[in-house]
Amino acid sequence: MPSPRRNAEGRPLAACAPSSSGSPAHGGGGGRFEFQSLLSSRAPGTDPTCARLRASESPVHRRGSFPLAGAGSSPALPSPLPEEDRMDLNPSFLGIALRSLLAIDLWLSKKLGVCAGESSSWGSVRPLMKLLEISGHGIPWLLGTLYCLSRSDSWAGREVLMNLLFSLLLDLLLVALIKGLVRRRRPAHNQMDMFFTLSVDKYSFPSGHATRAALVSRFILNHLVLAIPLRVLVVLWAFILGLSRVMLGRHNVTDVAFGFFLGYMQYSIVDYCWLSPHNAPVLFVLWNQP
Ligand SMILES: CC(C)=CCC/C(C)=C/CC/C(C)=C/COP(=O)(O)O
Repeated sequence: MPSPRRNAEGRPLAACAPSSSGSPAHGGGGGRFEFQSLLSSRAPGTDPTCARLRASESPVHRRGSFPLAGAGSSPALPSPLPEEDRMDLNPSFLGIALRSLLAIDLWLSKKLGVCAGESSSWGSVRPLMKLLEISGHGIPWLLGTLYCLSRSDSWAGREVLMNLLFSLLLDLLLVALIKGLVRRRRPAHNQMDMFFTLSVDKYSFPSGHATRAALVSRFILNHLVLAIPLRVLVVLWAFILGLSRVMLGRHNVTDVAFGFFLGYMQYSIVDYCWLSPHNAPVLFVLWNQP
């Protein structure tokens, strides 16, 4: 029986790589010669076959952070890992907290996605949820505001509506910007059958419906004189609209939660930059042109 081929130290080569298995991973029969020429060019005292395999597997080595183990010297002690790898191996408390939050988010969103399809457990409520979806869509809100502006015959009314229009446009812009930057995919169980979307709407973070719901409801509560039951209804609409996004499977819970926060903050921006005939006379004069 032929004895196995050995390296410079006399250890059988088969311990790391079969010399004649023809495995594609090792280059097959043709690759063997290349492999052997590598062996013969190595310094004695190393097992270059193993060293080379280990080196190519090691993420540290892939970045070229330390020289080939044992190249021409005594067996190398493990070098300290570079800073970024140490951070990978020992994620910070914040990292662990974020990963846990993400896991809970995905799990909860999947659980709550009870109207994601017709065959889902609450599939029969899906048409109602889709009606709610339209009630928070950008197009009806933009068209409705423009229509009311065209019909408004008081300066005060026009001022409020002009600012509502500005809010809606600011919201569309900010949501599109964040969606484009974050690029979080919609949940896998979502059916992409939404009414009139923009290209960034294939992304889910943040929920545009949730931002609009929070922004518009805060706007209405601050600028319309409404009876208490109607005020409660406005808040309920915003909350149920946000919930329906998760139930329809359109969003994860964090998309909606951040959407509410963003919408709330957007109103603060609008309030701060409130447009009036004093600070933006051009807008108001232009609108009044026949
Ligand atoms: C003037 C202009 C660019 C109007 C576009 C209005 C429009 C298509 C808004 C998109 C509304 C939408 C489908 C948002 C997505 O909401 P998510 O809650 O699914 O993020």
